Amino acid sequence: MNIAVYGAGSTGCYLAAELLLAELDVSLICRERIKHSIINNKGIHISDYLGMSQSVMPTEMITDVEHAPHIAAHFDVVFVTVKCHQLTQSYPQLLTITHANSSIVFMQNGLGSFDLAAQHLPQRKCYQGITPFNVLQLANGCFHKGTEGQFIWPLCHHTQHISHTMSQHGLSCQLHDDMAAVINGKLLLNLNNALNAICDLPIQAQLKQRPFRRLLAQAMQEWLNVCQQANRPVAQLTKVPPKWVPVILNLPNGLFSMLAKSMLDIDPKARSSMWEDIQAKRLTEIDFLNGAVVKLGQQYHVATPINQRICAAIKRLEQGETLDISQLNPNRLTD
Ligand SMILES: NC(=O)C1=CN([C@@H]2O[C@H](COP(=O)(O)OP(=O)(O)OC[C@H]3O[C@@H](n4cnc5c(N)ncnc54)[C@H](OP(=O)(O)O)[C@@H]3O)[C@@H](O)[C@H]2O)C=CC1
Ligand SMILES: CC(C)(CO)C(=O)C(=O)O
Repeated sequence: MNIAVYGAGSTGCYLAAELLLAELDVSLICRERIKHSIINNKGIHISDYLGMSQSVMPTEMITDVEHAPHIAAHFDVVFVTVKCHQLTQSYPQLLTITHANSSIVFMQNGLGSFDLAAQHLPQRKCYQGITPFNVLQLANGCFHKGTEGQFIWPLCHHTQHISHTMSQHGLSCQLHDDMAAVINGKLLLNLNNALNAICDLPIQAQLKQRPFRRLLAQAMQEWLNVCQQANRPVAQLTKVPPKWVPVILNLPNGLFSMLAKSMLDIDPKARSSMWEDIQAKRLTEIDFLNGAVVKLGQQYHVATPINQRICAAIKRLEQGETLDISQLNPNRLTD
């Protein structure tokens, strides 16, 4: 089985490395800088919050699909790991490098980008997958997994084969047949991406502060309200059911830290991918995350004022403006 990771950056390189460790055949379609960094450092180096550390070399690294005729119709499975707003440019290349029986698995956070991609690629089997953990790209070809979790993929014959091969090598992933619920559950957690970027703290330090937890709880509650109204199932991706997550976030510091320890294993330095985007002065995925909550809220007549404020705050940060966090929710930032 020929596998490609299209748009290998933080999550894509980590994913490729896990598949390569399972001795699968994995090529990267990536930028020159990624290829050089991997070659110069003799492989992709992955590590995690538990102290794991491994190195692997991809089968091939392609930086110019148009000038690589040998990969036309070559890949049986392609994991697409570009950002949501980078997908539109990828459709022609995804079509070129796959064949009629290929599976294309889109690994973007949030809502909206997958539906568009599937509409543009009616000739291919398109699926949605998720990366439930954080990956930070460090220097020297190193990629660090900062939070717990395993890749979640839709159940199909390709992913079953991958899952089986991974398990033979002591690695694991999760396969689901209801990815829609998983995506909704992941969005619940991703509502922290923007707040984490706004407060400019590691996730662990951010969650120690009750005002930030309360904001997050409100943003999450709005999404749960939208899901209820829209009849969208929300899968449980944490140790407690989705409806309990905002309740726990609202608890006073002492009680919260007791419960949080057992809820999520997290590296003290982990931050959200949106924090990385803001730091790197890149466009963020806000429209697909909190923005998607606002859009669906409007469609189903559910109020989403906190998510609206969060979107506005991120748009200002994208413009390079500074923020006064208390403007987000002045009434609740006092304790
Ligand atoms: N980082 C994380 O911890 C997590 C991220 N996610 C989600 O996963 C998705 C991917 O995120 P992430 O891995 O962080 O993104 P990255 O920006 O790290 O990786 C995407 C890579 O694809 C490159 N790229 C874009 N277009 C092309 C193209 N046409 N051909 C080749 N390379 C291309 C980008 O280069 P360039 O920058 O030059 O455009 C970049 O190197 C997002 O939707 C994100 O929300 C989910 C969970 C965790
Ligand atoms: C895993 C998580 C939620 C970490 O914030 C993430 O998806 C991201 O950073 O984009």
